[in-house]
Amino acid sequence: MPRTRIKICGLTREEDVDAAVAAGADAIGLVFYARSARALTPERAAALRARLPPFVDVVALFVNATPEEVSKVVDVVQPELLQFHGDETPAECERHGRRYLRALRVGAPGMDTPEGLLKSCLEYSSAAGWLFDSHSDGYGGSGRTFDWSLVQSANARPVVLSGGLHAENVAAAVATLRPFAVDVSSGVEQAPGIKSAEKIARFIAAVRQADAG
Ligand SMILES: O=C(O)c1ccccc1NCC(=O)[C@H](O)[C@H](O)COP(=O)(O)O
Repeated sequence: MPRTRIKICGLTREEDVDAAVAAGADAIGLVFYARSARALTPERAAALRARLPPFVDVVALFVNATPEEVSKVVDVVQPELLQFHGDETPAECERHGRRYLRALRVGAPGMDTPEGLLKSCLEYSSAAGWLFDSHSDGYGGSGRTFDWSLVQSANARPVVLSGGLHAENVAAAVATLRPFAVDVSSGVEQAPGIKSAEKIARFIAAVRQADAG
């Protein structure tokens, strides 16, 4: 059984990037053009990216950004993966010619049943993976979980489980869904955009223990 990949999202500080790498994260998520305390400028994000060793990816996350805004981040930050977390259509996700994660906000209108969720998933069959997150007014970073059983029927693409995860519930999430990856933001923070090295380490240790279980 391959180990569960781990993305630590919403980083804004050098020390938090270093803590995520030291704890064994596979990817860091950097937020752009969202109403969030975690949002960065492309130039600030490039400085954070410069600290990464090989084999730790940058996921650039957007909420309804313009094509020009996405292109600037692609040019300046050079992320390995894009993540579209707003209302972007398949064509808007595909137009940049880059691999992308499609965030699917479970509980949003039409995405509150397994059938509705699967229908939405299949519209984004070009995605490198589907990131299932909790629906919220702010689009993401809510710190809230959703009913994980809704995702069972949608494992056609690599599943990234997200939304309200933390060190105390991630083992149950891994055991329930065996996702390709897990993603966390609020659950490893001491304040919005300010991560806790101790919470990051405990989260990653809990995933590793679940993988071994
Ligand atoms: O992180 C944000 O502030 C954010 C704002 C707007 C859209 C998406 C956002 N984050 C996307 C992520 O991938 C988060 O890691 C995901 O929503 C889970 O967040 P959390 O429930 O806080 O772990």
